[in-house]
Amino acid sequence: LAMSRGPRPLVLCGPSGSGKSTLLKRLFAEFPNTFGFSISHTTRQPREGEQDGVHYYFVTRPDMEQAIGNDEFIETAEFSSNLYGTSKQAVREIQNQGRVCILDIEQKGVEQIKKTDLNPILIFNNPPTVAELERRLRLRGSETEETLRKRLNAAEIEISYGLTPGNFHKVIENVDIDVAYREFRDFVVGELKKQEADGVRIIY
Ligand SMILES: Nc1ncnc2c1ncn2[C@@H]1O[C@H](COP(=O)(O)OP(=O)(O)OP(=O)(O)O)[C@@H](O)[C@H]1O
Repeated sequence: LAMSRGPRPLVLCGPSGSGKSTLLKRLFAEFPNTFGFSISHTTRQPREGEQDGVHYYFVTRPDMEQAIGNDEFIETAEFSSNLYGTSKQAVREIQNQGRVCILDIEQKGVEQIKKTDLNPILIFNNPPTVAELERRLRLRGSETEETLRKRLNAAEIEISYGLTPGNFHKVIENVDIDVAYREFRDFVVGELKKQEADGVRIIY
């Protein structure tokens, strides 16, 4: 039931360099209370100062594998022999606070979350061209030639998935950042208003 569930999670998907973090940074600046990130699980050891249930849920590999087997995760990934993942329960924790859980996930995660009962709002952030993505990523200075190639190759597939009708509720044409933010923000606010009209309480 929507009333007992809290606000719908918000999925923002788009190729690396399309400007997802930039849009989210602006959204958090404008609405510091309304949105939240779920806490991820990991099998890696906590670093100095990291607290369980704050920075991550720190779990053992057997426990995490069992939970994955029980279909408790939306997405998982392995980096340097540690498992990481976003659980459905972690998303529900944010909803229970009356906040909109933001999920910055890739195509595989989008396909997975669609199979759950989380009922997310799905937004695709579409860059003008792959050449422009390349320009942005080079300017950002975050990539080696190899990671740049990987990201640009993946982008072609991600864009065709993103633009396939029915896959997303909204496509943001991310050309000019100010125009893109306005479109993104207005769509999100409109969706939140609809839910509030249905009795969902959202924190501002
Ligand atoms: N509309 C835009 N026009 C020009 N540059 C942009 C635009 N949006 C973002 N940028 C710049 O492009 C770079 C990539 O943006 P950003 O880091 O937000 O992308 P991202 O989708 O979050 O990427 P990743 O998935 O790799 O984290 C940044 O340097 C950012 O300042």
